[in-house]
Amino acid sequence: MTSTNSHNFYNSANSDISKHWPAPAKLNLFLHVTGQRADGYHELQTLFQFIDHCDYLDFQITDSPELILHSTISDSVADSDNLILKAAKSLKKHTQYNGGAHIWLDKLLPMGGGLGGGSSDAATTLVALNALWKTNVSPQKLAEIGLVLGADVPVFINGFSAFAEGVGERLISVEPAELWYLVVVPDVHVSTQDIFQDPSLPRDTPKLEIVSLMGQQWTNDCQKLVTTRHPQVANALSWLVEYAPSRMTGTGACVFGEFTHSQQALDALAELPADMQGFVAKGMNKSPLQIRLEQL
Ligand SMILES: C[C@](O)(CO)[C@H](O)COP(=O)(O)OP(=O)(O)OC[C@H]1O[C@@H](n2ccc(N)nc2=O)[C@H](O)[C@@H]1O
Ligand SMILES: Nc1ncnc2c1ncn2[C@@H]1O[C@H](COP(=O)(O)OP(=O)(O)OP(=O)(O)O)[C@@H](O)[C@H]1O
Repeated sequence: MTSTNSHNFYNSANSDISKHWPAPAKLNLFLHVTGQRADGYHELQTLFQFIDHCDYLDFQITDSPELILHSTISDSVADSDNLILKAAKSLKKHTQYNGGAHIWLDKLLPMGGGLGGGSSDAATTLVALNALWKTNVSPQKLAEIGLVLGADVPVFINGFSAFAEGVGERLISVEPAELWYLVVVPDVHVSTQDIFQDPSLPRDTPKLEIVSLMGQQWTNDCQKLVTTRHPQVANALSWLVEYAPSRMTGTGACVFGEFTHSQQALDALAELPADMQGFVAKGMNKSPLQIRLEQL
């Protein structure tokens, strides 16, 4: 899947309100682990930016109460675990809505890649069904409902690049440069839970003020551990740093290199070894989902 992102957000606008809702990926431009809460969850300081590489969801609302998912990932993710159905159920329960929906997922984002695809699918489901069902739940409440499903759901609902604290739910909008990224997708699934459970993960990065964080060199506290555990991630990073400043997103496996111009990123993509996969994407401080919502 070496791709130049042809199936992207810009060239696939759709005027039908129920169709083609984007669920974009995110990058963690930096990720610091600053502590651990009593419930085991880790306190983070992180900078989220969206990219124009997305899953897409279609919805058909129904008078009958069933929620039915048509998905290309049904073989690997059971319906009972799928965050899309969990999100739809949570919204239905919260609003006591009587009807249901058929939902189609076009899964383009790699899973377990640190791109937040599952959380983004959940966020898009909450936002889209709230609009289609006319249930009128506030974005703040949608983020609360979403946080139970995944730590990254609130930023996808918020829709703007953000500096985040807590487990990712305390958000301050920021506007980092909208660079071009070459994202390399190593052929390995990294479990977020396994990384956060590893005793050798550093958990004591000092908390800093946002101004210092935005001005310093950006790093990811999970990168050393993940590259040690997964040679595929180490290899991808060793290759990418020859072309651009590069690091890992989230708990991996994906790594990204930063480029000022799209052509530089595309030139590097053209050199990608045959055993690696990757795509070029643009940083977006307003998410494709937010743009879609504003077009309604
Ligand atoms: C690392 C990030 O990708 C940064 O954006 C996210 O915080 C991870 O978010 P996520 O994939 O939505 O993670 P969740 O599904 O909420 O959590 C998966 C597992 O990772 C651990 N976990 C997750 C987030 C966090 N701040 N501390 C944790 O310790 C928990 O054991 C949890 O059971
Ligand atoms: N709609 C969904 N899309 C992808 N994964 C899902 C979905 N629903 C549930 N999951 C489960 O969530 C796991 C993590 O998927 P995801 O792609 O969000 O990981 P990730 O990109 O590493 O996330 P993060 O960056 O938030 O850690 C998958 O392995 C899968 O079991």
